[in-house]
Amino acid sequence: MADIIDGKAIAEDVVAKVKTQTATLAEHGVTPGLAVVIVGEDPASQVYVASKSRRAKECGFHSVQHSLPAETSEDALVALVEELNADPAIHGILVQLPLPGHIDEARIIQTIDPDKDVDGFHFINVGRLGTGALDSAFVPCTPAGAMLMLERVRGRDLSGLSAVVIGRSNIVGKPMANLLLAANATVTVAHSRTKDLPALAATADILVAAVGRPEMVRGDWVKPGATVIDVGINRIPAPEKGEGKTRLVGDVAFAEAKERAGAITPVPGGVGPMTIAMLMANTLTSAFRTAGLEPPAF
Ligand SMILES: NC(=O)C1=CN([C@@H]2O[C@H](COP(=O)(O)OP(=O)(O)OC[C@H]3O[C@@H](n4cnc5c(N)ncnc54)[C@H](OP(=O)(O)O)[C@@H]3O)[C@@H](O)[C@H]2O)C=CC1
Ligand SMILES: Nc1nc(=O)c2c([nH]1)NC[C@@H]1CN(c3ccc(C(=O)N[C@@H](CCC(=O)O)C(=O)O)cc3)C=[N+]21
Repeated sequence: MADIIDGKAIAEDVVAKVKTQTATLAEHGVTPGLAVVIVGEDPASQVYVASKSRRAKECGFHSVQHSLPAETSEDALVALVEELNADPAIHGILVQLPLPGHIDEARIIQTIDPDKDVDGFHFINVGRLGTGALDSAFVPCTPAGAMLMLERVRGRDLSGLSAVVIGRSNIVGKPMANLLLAANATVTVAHSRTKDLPALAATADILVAAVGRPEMVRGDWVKPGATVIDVGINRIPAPEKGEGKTRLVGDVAFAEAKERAGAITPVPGGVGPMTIAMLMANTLTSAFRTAGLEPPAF
């Protein structure tokens, strides 16, 4: 039976460190500032954004939230981002994705000052990560959090281990693959065109699922003893809880996979809370850099 990697507990450790370091920064007269921008009324996005703002306040940050109507024009959103770029009280800018269809996401992301891009989605930060310039990059929060969870089980050096990442998005799959490679794992990236995925997955010492398909990864896809990182967040109907009720599941069939894995992350309480904790860590890092101070390692 697998060890369960407790994302909530590790996230609390990260946040505790952020709080301590925020106090250190205060001695230099600096308060980390995070701006979260949300366009439209998607209920799931509202929940995530609210918990980001709550965490930021808990860390002692200056926290501002801009909630804009779904009809907001692309130019108006660009103007807001430029205003936040110029605001010295703001060290981190997060524009919640996805954006409404009439707004070009790429244009918005490339408008964010790379030095305030705490999501790590700007070309500059993607390039830094891709070339191994990890000291200056902002690393996307979800894969960064997943790596900290992996570290608890496998350490920082993954030499000799094979990793399979299912999913190749710019937000999760690709940066995850780059981080695993930087940690010396031998990495394969799978996606919707991959042939015989179950057999490929079963070769992995480290299996990362970032697909968005509820419980797609079955128990017999898991190599005995493997470390399984489930990034998926899927809300599915739960009639057993009552009519119209839902529950969250990952991309991995947890009950089956935990019988074979050596260690596994749960959903909820796994990668999700780590994502928010790493957003705080990245914002703190940005404030340290702006102040000309060496940021702490996480
Ligand atoms: N825990 C957290 O903090 C976060 C969780 N998530 C969750 O992670 C999951 C992935 O998110 P994201 O990367 O944004 O999703 P995307 O939809 O952008 O990417 C999904 C990837 O999965 C691949 N895929 C789809 N179907 C299959 C299949 N049948 N077999 C193999 N690969 C497949 C796609 O392949 P192709 O490229 O060929 O289309 C694509 O590369 C979602 O559940 C999302 O909610 C996301 C962000 C943060
Ligand atoms: N610019 C941008 N950056 C993001 O990082 C970003 C984004 N857009 N858009 C959406 C995705 C998704 N995401 C999550 C964050 C926390 C949880 C989380 O805390 N989940 C809890 C459960 C929350 C619940 O109950 O719904 C858990 O897994 O335990 C989940 C998902 C960040 N994303």
